[in-house]
Formats: sequence, C-alpha cells, structure tokens
Amino acid sequence: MTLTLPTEEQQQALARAVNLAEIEALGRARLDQNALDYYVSGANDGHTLRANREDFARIRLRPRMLVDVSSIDTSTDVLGLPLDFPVGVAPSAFHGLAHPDAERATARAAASVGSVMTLSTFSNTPIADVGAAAGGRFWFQLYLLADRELSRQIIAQAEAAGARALVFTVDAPYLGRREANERRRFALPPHLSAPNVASRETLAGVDTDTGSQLTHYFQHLVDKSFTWADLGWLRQQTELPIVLKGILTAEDAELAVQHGCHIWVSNHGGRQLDTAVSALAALPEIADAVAGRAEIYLDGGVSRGTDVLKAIALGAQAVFLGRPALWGLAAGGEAGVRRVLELLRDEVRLALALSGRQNLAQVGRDLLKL
Ligand SMILES: Cc1cc2nc3c(=O)[nH]c(=O)nc-3n(C[C@H](O)[C@H](O)[C@H](O)COP(=O)(O)O)c2cc1C
Ligand SMILES: CC(C)CC(=O)C(=O)O
Repeated sequence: MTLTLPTEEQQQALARAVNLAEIEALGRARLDQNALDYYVSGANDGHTLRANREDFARIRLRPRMLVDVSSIDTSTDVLGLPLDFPVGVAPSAFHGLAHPDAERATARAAASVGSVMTLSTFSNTPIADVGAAAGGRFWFQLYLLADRELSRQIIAQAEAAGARALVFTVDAPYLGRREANERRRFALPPHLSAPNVASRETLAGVDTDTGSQLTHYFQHLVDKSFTWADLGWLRQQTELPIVLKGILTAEDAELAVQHGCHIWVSNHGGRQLDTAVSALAALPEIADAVAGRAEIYLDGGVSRGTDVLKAIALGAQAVFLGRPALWGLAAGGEAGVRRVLELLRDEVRLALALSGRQNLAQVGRDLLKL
C-alpha cells in the first residue's frame, strides 16, 4: 500500500498528543497490517518485549527535596557529539513503511532538536541522502554482510556521508522469529527498496510460498560466522568509533572494551531471543564491568522521562528509541518524530526537577530504590 500524507485533522491530533502512548495510537491507525505487524512484533511469545517496559515501571525513585531546581540542564554528549537531552533514535529498517519521506524525515527531526539518528543498513533511503538531511547528527548501523566487499563499500559510504559512529549490530546472525510476520508473509511493498544493499537480490523480488519474506532475504545476506576474532577486520575498515549493539552480559561487555568498542545494551526490542533479559536488567552488571572504560547506551522499552533517568542512573550515557520514533513517523513524518522527541525531552526535564537533580551528572544509583 502506498501511504497517503497525514490529513490536517491527523496533524492537529499529533500536536495535541500529551504523551508517547497517544502518538503510538495515532501512528498505528495510519499503518496497514503488513507494516503494523512488522513494527509491533517481538519474537515468539513476546516475553522480552514486555519485560523491557515492565522493568522500567517496576523500579521506584528516591527523589530529594528542597533543591534549587529553577534551572535544569538536560544536556550530555555521546562520543563527543553534544546532545540537548540524552535521547537518540535507534536504527530501524524501512522507514518508508511509515511515511513517504522515510529516513530523511527522521534525520531532520532528530537534528532539529539536537538529538542523533542511527541509520539502519536496511533503510529505504540511500545513506548519502540521509547524511545530507542529518547535518552531522547521525550514526550508521551496520549489518555485516557475507559479502565483505559490499560491507566495506557501505562503511565507506557512511563515512563519506558524515556518520559519527559505526554501530555494529551483534545480536542478529539470524532474524528472530516474529510469528505475525511468518503467518502473514511480511513483505516489502514493490515501491520500496533497500538501496544500500541493492547490488544483491532485492527484497521485493523475494517470493517464497511460506513465511516472512524478510527472513528469507536476510538469511542470505548476513555473515553468520563473524566472531570477536574478526573485529580486527572491521577496525581496519574505519576510523570511526565502533559501538557494539546488542550486548547483554558483563562477559561480552568486557570483551567489547578489550576490543576498543563502546557498548549498546539492547535485546533488539525483544525481537531476537525471546526470554532474554530486559535491557534495563542487563545494564547494572555491564556498567560495573565497564567501569568507565567505554561509553554505554541502552534501548528497549523507553517511553517516559523517568525511564530515561533510570537508565542514566544505572550507567547509560544516553538511551535510544526504536518503535516510538516509528510511531511518530507514521503519525506525522518529520513533525511526528520531532513531537516524540520533544515530549520526551520535556519529561526528562520535569523528572530531573521533581527528583531534586539539576543535571544528568547528579543522576546516580542513589536516585533508585533497588
Ligand atoms: C521495526 C523495527 C526495525 C528494526 N530494525 C533494526 C535494524 O535495522 N537494525 C538494528 O540494529 N536494529 C533494528 N531494530 C531494533 C532497534 O534498533 C531497537 O533495538 C529496538 O527497537 C529498541 O526497542 P524499542 O522499540 O522498545 O524502543 C528494529 C526494531 C524495530 C521495531
Ligand atoms: C531488515 C531487518 C534485519 C531489520 C531488523 O533488525 C529487524 O527487523 O529487527
């Protein structure tokens, strides 16, 4: 289905939305079943998908009183890039399923509020075009392809387009089983493509009798044999900082540091190994193991300013939004993603003030009732 642009009425509803849940409802209403299944799915029974949210809600805060909170500073930086607040956009494939402006809209929105967008290898928009829209505020997410030469070309394109970091996703040698996509044979509509990997087969061209077309397509493309021992190869391909996305244990965090990488704590939004630990629950052991030797980020289940503070308190430098950005994009393109980020920025500011903290440096484990 080709998407229509949001109507005047839908744009007004977006402007009136008071939280991310309301934008999710607006975004969902604009998607067809194929895209909706793809966005909402977790793997198998969805235990990890739900745990990401539940573990944020479970932790209680210990606010301090009678602190001068007349001025609040939400700023931070990630790998030297200043952020107005500690929230970026996680990589997700196929923004063209949500809005005709696709990844360009997401990039513009993130840049306009001093955030950062992570662009997926499987974008519907060429890397150079997103780089131009992002004004330096983008990181590039890499799926390492079995075709090393193609991977090398993709990395070179990301560097040339101004990416500030290479986010190497390590939790998906195979795609997790998203059963709704299997049942209804998820496919990319013919008008969309994945131009960064287009020199191989196209996704729209995959046509099998059963299951998610994406699973069949992905299966043939990625390198399933890549190990820690191969990271040296990746290091040789780029000068950019490397962030390993999908780390869930202290053991792997230690290896990441030894290999000179930064760490993105994530279970892929519950879409890979079901019953894997929630991102928030994994964070403390990772922060303890890393002990300041690398930067740590987190994604999975973030939907409130208090969620952001909890992740910071447990050792994250910043958090990233997967689905919430997609709901914003579906609800209203660039304006929708911007609204999501602005609402969260304002929630972070209020949560800081009501916790008796003036800035993020004052957010530590003493904020939490563990
Ligand atoms: C529709 C969709 C597509 C995704 N595509 C990618 C991708 O291309 N690369 C990647 O590393 N992670 C991908 N992810 C995972 C996200 O980067 C992120 O880890 C996850 O969505 C965070 O959880 P949240 O949706 O609860 O915020 C995708 C997630 C979703 C929902
Ligand atoms: C193209 C896909 C591999 C993107 C992805 O990571 C996902 O669907 O979770």
